[in-house]
Amino acid sequence: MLLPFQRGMDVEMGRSVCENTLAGLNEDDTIFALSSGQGRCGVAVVRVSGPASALAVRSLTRGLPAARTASLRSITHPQTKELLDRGLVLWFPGPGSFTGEDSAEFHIHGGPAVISGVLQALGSLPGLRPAEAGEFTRRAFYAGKLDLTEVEGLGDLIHAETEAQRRQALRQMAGDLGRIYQDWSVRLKRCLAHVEAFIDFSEEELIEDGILNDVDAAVRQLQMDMENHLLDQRRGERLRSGVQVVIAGSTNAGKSSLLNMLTQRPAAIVSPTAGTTRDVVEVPLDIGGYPVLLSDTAGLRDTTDSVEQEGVRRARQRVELADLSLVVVDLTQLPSEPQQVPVFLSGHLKSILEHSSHRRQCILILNKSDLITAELKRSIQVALEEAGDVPPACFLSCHTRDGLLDLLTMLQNRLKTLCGDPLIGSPSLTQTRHRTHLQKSVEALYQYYQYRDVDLVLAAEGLRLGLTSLGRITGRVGAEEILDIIFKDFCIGK
Ligand SMILES: Nc1nc2c(ncn2[C@@H]2O[C@H](COP(=O)(O)OP(=O)(O)OP(=O)(O)O)[C@@H](O)[C@H]2O)c(=O)[nH]1
Ligand SMILES: [K+]
Ligand SMILES: [Mg+2]
Repeated sequence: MLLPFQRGMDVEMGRSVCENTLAGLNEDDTIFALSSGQGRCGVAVVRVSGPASALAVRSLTRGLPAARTASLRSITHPQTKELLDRGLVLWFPGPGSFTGEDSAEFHIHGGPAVISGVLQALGSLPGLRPAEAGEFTRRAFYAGKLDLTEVEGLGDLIHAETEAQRRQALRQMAGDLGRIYQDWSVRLKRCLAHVEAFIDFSEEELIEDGILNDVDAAVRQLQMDMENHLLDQRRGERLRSGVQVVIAGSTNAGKSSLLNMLTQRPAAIVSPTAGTTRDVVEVPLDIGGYPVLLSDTAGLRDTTDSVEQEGVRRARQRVELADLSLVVVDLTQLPSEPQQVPVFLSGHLKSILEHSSHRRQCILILNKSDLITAELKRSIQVALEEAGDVPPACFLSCHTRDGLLDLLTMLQNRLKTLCGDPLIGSPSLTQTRHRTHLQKSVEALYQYYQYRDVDLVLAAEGLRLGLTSLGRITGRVGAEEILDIIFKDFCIGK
């Protein structure tokens, strides 16, 4: 695991180097950092990037190895000449490197003393300083090696915790998402050029009248493509940040028992006392490759206990915000006549999901199936199938685990719908940032229609604004303000 930036680290690197770092980021500096994880490990990778990289390799290993070839070398301290380690050294001359600059890597033994010895040796060289978090990637961005969506993809890949997240991040890092926005920019630029040409030359009749009709059609098509892309029900964003799944229901239905069964540990207190859970208990889970934030909530009931009231308020709030609700019902509390069960459940669900905007996104869990006869279970099942308007339901026993596999399959299918398959179809936007700029761009294009017949200069301005918003997504426009936000999530050495 890669750890976030720790201030204490640069104390080890020598005082002059520290002062250099605090003075601000100097683009001309040569930077170095431990790029592999912290802590004892077999092999550690120290990366160097910047104009003094060749000097660094020569000073520590006496000689530059062949480009992009791993060479086994003795690594010595440039001043004391003490042998620090023997390891692989790689030399990546710019511009064909990750950062676009001259760079190098030292693959050394992962002991803390070896690592700090090599870092100190590098810090003792003129023009070298420890890298800030994300600084290698920042340089790659400045060198035009990655656009912002690719940088974000790389950041997401480092933080990916499930398979589906990894797939989505890899795709974004490879530029799939950036290419869509780039393609739209090119199309929009063409429209703008045509409108400007029309403004400049139409009076001299050097340009055909039909050209504006072509622009109309192109802008309309662009707007449609953008709006479709926005209408993705937040699939990509959800996959990136985790699907919010809430367990809700009446007291003692077995909500906390369900949480514990799914997380395979006693995360929440289970007891026969109604109203046991008050706080929201949240556990991150990987279900079939999809990231889930599962929360157990207080049982919903009218109560005079002010602490429990607060618990109920928080539970309702969670239900409102959730992408998916697992509504747990105690089978022994259902009407004894199976025919009445569907109507009872419909009313029950309405009272639980009353404010939820995702009313369709619900799975009904009929719990404590171990307490009813197989015959009654069958009758309830038939009644539910006949009723039709009750959401998908599944019988479960948290005591015998009967029905768990069915529930997991149901859950997995639902998650697939909510997140989409990151490898199929066109890539989804993954951040609110993308959504905001895209919406602005779509709105700006309406300005084109608004002024098209009144004032072409203002209409062209709409296209220009749309183009600017698009450019902000990939970082071709106004990257500065967003860079710090993106790179704060990066780690040292990346
Ligand atoms: N027989 C049986 N008992 C169950 C089952 N699931 C839960 N229980 C019992 O039901 C009681 C309540 O379970 P909890 O998991 O605490 O229920 P809850 O919905 O979290 O309750 P509150 O937090 O109070 O709202 C406990 O005594 C559990 O052991 C089940 O599948 N079968
Ligand atoms: K309970
Ligand atoms: Mg509970």
